[in-house]
Amino acid sequence: MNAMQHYFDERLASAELIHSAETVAAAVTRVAGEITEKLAGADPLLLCVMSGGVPFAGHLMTQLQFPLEFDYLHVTRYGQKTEGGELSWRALPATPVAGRTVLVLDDILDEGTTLAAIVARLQAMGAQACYTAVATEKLNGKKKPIRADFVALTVPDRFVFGFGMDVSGHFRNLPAIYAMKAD
Ligand SMILES: O=P(O)(O)OC[C@H]1O[C@H](OP(=O)(O)OP(=O)(O)O)[C@H](O)[C@@H]1O
Ligand SMILES: Nc1nc2[nH]cnc2c(=O)[nH]1
Repeated sequence: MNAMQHYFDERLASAELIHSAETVAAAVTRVAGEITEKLAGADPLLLCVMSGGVPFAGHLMTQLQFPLEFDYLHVTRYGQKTEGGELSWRALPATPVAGRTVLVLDDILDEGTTLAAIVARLQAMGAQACYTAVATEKLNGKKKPIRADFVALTVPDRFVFGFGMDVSGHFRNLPAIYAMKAD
């Protein structure tokens, strides 16, 4: 076993399972139903927030059986850290959003800074309606600048990872959601 595999296994072994892969998959399916009820017929533009939004967007969009378009945007404020900093915009959607119904897809709504800034930016770019869906919302008791329209699962006020969420760039590929025990 190489050093990276060892580090990965140790970290996972000492982590606490918050939501199993089955629970995550069922919650995504439930949210897909809610989104279908609201947005089927609106020909929405789905916007995946890179990089954490990828697993949620991928699993979700295959369960949306109505016309839609897909693109991405990239903004980050945590980098390799466990506490958020300044927002750094890396990419705006290449598909025009003016006049469109958009649905922003991200892995976690924590303090809400990122999602609020994204919605403000898309509205400034002329989006007609801007909906948000997150795989998780952190129950941190904080006053948040935004509420998501669709929330698959809640997570406790700890640093969580898996299903898009990283620890120093790793673990995004896990199908379940964990919290670090050292918290
Ligand atoms: O609600 P907030 O406190 O603003 O935090 C949520 C944001 O933090 C994470 O992004 P991150 O900056 O870690 O970038 P990443 O998606 O590349 O991991 C996550 O993907 C959300 O976009
Ligand atoms: N990986 C990860 N990214 C986050 N971004 C905001 N909160 C979190 C969190 O708890 N875990």
